[in-house]
Amino acid sequence: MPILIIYASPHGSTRAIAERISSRIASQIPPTEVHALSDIDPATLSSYTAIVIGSAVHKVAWLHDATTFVHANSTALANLPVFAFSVGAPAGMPKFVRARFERSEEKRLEGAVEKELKSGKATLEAHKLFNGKFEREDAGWCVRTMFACFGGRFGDFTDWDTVDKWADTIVAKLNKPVTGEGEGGGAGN
Ligand SMILES: Cc1cc2nc3c(=O)[nH]c(=O)nc-3n(C[C@H](O)[C@H](O)[C@H](O)COP(=O)(O)O)c2cc1C
Repeated sequence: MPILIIYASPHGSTRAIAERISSRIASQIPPTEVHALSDIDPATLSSYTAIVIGSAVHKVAWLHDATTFVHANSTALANLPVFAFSVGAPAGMPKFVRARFERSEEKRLEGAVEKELKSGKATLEAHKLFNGKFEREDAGWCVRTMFACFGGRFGDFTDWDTVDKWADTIVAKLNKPVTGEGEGGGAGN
């Protein structure tokens, strides 16, 4: 049975990371499927061996659709290993607050996902906050102004190495051997 990777991604960065995770896992323990969260029929969740769910971060929270999906399907998710990732842009914050902001944002996002899962007795295997793309034109006037006031930078902060490494920890957690070095390492984008 496949491993399911699903994402909520208004501007494409979370989708690209989901696709990379899917390719990386598939190169070691195929098969995987990657879909937009809105394309998934919750009735099919029992046909997967594990699920990896990712959401873009807006205002230090998952998108409403992603949070609702986890809450609504928390009972079905209790039967699967659940991995979650968030895609924000803490790397765009000024250096003096960056590390602290990233740590607290990651903790808050993880706690919020765990809370939704708990309602159906599901648990979280692991969560990771990644940096993605944050382009000026993707932010509304209010977010743009607030971010600029904090001294924030826009740009593409995606670190594919970190994404690959996290995908490898999923493979390890699913208790399958990781294939030899070099094999499958360039999977994905
Ligand atoms: C309205 C808005 C609010 C955002 N708020 C946050 C935030 O609170 N924390 C953060 O780390 N990134 C924040 N971001 C940056 C996005 O999470 C980042 O650009 C992410 O890569 C977007 O993913 P996507 O391309 O899949 O939509 C925000 C972006 C937008 C457009």
